[in-house]
Amino acid sequence: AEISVVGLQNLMDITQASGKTSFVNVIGSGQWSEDVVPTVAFNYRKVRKGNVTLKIWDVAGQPKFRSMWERYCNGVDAVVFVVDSADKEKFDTAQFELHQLLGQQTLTGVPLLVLGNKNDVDGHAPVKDLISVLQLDKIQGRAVSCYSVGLDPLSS
Ligand SMILES: Nc1nc2c(ncn2[C@@H]2O[C@H](COP(=O)(O)OP(=O)(O)OP(=O)(O)O)[C@@H](O)[C@H]2O)c(=O)[nH]1
Ligand SMILES: [Mg+2]
Repeated sequence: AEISVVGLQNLMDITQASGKTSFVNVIGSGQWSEDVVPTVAFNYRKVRKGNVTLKIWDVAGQPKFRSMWERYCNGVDAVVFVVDSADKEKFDTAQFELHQLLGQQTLTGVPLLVLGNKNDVDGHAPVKDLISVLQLDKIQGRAVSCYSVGLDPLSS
C-alpha cells in the first residue's frame, strides 16, 4: 500500500509544524526523535509491518511546497492529513489547504485519514472539534476517518 502524509508547517517556528515527519519516524523505526528538521520537498520511506509494505511519502508543509502535495498524493491508496490539534490559529489555513487538495480531480475517491496530532498538549482540540473546524462532515464521495494522536507523556 502507498500513502502520502501532508499537513502544515510554520516557517517561523519549527515546533509549530504539524508533526508529519515525527509521525512517520515512529511508524518506521518505532522510535520518537526530538531531532527533526523541516522537510524540504519530501522524504520517501518504505516500511514493512508484518506482511504489509507501506510506501510513505512524507511531504513538506511549508507554503512553497504545498502546490506539490497533489503530485505526491496522486495514485496513493490513502492520504494522511496531519494537523496540530493544539494550534487553533492555523485551523482555518489547514481547512483551506485540505479542501483545496481534496478538490483535485486526481484525488477523487481517495480515502482520507486526518490525524489531530499533539494531543499531549493542554488545550488541544478533540476529534469532534476537528471534524467541525476542518469541515470533515462536508466531505463526500470518499472514506474519512479522524483520530486524536500525540506523544505518549508516559513514554517520554
Ligand atoms: N508536543 C508534541 N510535539 C510534537 C508531536 N509530534 C511532533 N511534535 C513536534 O513538532 C515539531 C514539528 O515536527 P515535524 O515532524 O518536523 O513536523 P512536519 O509536519 O514534518 O514539518 P515539515 O516537514 O516542515 O512540514 C517538532 O518539534 C516535533 O518534535 C506530538 O505529538 N506532541
Ligand atoms: Mg517533515
